[in-house]
Amino acid sequence: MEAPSTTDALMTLMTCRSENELRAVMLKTVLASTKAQAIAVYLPDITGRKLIPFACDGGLPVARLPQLDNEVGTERFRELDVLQTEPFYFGKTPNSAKAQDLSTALFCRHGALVAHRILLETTEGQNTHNQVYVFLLVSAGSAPRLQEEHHTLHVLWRSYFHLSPLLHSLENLQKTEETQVEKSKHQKGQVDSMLSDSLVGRSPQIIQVREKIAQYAQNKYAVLVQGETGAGKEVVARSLHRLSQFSEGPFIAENIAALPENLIESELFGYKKGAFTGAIENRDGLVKRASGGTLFLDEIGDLSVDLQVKLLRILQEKKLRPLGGSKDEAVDFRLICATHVNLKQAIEEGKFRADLFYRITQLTIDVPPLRRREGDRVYLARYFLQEIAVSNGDTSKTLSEEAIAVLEAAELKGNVRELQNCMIKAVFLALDTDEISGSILKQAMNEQVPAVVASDNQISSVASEKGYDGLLLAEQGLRTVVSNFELDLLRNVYSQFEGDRSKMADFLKIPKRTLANKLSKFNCQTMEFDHEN
Ligand SMILES: Nc1ncnc2c1ncn2[C@@H]1O[C@H](COP(=O)(O)OP(=O)(O)OP(=O)(O)O)[C@@H](O)[C@H]1O
Repeated sequence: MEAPSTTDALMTLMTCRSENELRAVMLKTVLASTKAQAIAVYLPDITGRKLIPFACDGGLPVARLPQLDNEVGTERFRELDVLQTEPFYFGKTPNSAKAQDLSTALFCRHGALVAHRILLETTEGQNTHNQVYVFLLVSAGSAPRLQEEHHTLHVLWRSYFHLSPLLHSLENLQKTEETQVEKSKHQKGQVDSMLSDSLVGRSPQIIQVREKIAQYAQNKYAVLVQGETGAGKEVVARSLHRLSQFSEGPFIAENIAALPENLIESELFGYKKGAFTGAIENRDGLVKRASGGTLFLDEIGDLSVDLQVKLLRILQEKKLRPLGGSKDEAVDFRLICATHVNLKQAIEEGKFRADLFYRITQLTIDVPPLRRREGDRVYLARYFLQEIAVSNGDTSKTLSEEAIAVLEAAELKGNVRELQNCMIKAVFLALDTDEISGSILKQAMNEQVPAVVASDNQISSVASEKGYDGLLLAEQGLRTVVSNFELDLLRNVYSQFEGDRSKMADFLKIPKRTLANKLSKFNCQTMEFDHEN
C-alpha cells in the first residue's frame, strides 16, 4: 500500500474531533507513512531525565510501557538513530542487571528499531513538549528512507501538538455547552411540570398559554391577562409570579370590581394618619405591599379614570404618594392585570385611558374559554375528581361514557370554575357509587345556582320551587319576584360562605364585579340586607 503523502496525512489529522481520536489517527498515520509494525511514543518529564510513555500502537498498551531513563536522549541518542544491528539497551549501563533490549521492552519482541528524536519548537508562554521520542519496530532488512521519514514525522508531530490543545479547548467548550443545554433542559422540565400542575390541561390552546407564561415570566414587563370569567386568569397570574424573579416577594391580588368605589384609592395606594375621617393610623396600600413582588389587579377596566391617572404615574415613576402623604415612596413590583371586558372598546367609549392601556399591555396573554380548548373538559373533570378524592382521602370517582357525553355537550359559561363546582357537586351526589353517571352529572349541573342570565321561564320555575306562587307573580310581576328571589339567594349564599366574596362569586358562577354590583343594587355592601328594593 502506498504511504500517504504528508499533506494527505495532515488533512486526515485535521478532520479529528477529539484529542483521543487525534492521537489514534496520528499513530495510524505514522505507521502507514513509515511502514513500521509498531510504534511507541515517549515524552520527556519535566526534569528531562525521564521519558514517559505517551502513546503506542501495535505493541504493549501505554500503561504497561516502561519509563525510560533519558540517557538515550543525552548520551547515546542522536536526533535520528537506526538501531537495527545492535540491541539498544536501556538501564543504567548496558551491562547492568536491569539492562534490557529496548525492542523487547517496548514491543515484547526483539527486532530492528528505528528511533527518532523530534525537536519541536517551543511556543513562547506555552508549556509545549519540546521533544518527542518515536520508536518504530521495523521489518528486519527493510531499508527505510530515514531522512525523508524523519522530516515527515517532524511535520506531523508539530502539527499534532498544535492541534491537540485546540481540540482540548473545543472539547471543553462542547462539554460546557452540553452542560448548559442539560441544565436549561432540566430547568425547562421543572417549569413545564410546575405549569402543568397549576394550569391543568393538554389542549394545544392551553399548552400555548403555558409556553407564553414560561416566556414572559423572566422579565419585568406588565402583562394583561384576558379571558372570560372562570377561565383561569388568576391561575395564569399566579403562575407568572411563581416563575418570575419576584417569586420570593409577595403576590398581592385584588379585584377592582369587588372594592367599594369610595375605598379603592385608599386600598390601592394607602394613606397616612389623618388623611380622612377614620384614618387613625398610617396604612400601606396594596401597591406598597406588593413591592418586591407582583401586584395582580383583576377587572382593571373598572378603575375610575382618576385612579387610572394615579396608577399610570406610579408605573412610570416607580414612586407612590399615599393619601395625605407629603413624600413620594419608592415602589418596585411587577404588574399583572386581568380583564374580561374589551379595553380597546372601553378606550373608544372614554372609559379607559389609552396611555394606561399601553402601559399595562406590554405583554398580553389570552386565556381561551373552555369551549375552545380541545379535549380539556374531560381531562380537567378527571383532574378535579382526583383532586377532590385526595382532599377527601378517598379514591377518585370515574366518569361514565354518558357523563362524558353530557360534559362535552354542556355550555359551561362559567368555564373552569363552573366545571370544578360541577365536579364537587357530582361527587357528593354520587356518594354511594364509584362512577358518575350522565344523570348525576346533569343533576349536578342543574343544581348549580341558576345563572344570572337565566331565562324568565327558568327563573319563574325556580321561583315556584322556592314557594313564590303564581298569585304572587301575578300580583307583583316577574321583575319584583325575581328581584326578591335574588336577594333571598344572596342572603343564603352570604351566610353559607360567611361573607367571603370570592367564594360567593365562585359559587354563584358570576364575576366578583357582578356580585359587587348586585350587592350595591340591594344596598347590602355590609350584607345587612335591607329590603330596599
Ligand atoms: N387550567 C386550570 N387548571 C386548574 N384549575 C383551574 C384552571 N383554570 C381555572 N382553574 C380553577 O378555576 C377557578 C377559577 O379560576 P380563576 O379565578 O383563575 O379564573 P378567572 O378567569 O380569574 O375568573 P374571574 O374572571 O371570575 O376572576 C379557580 O378555582 C381555579 O383554581
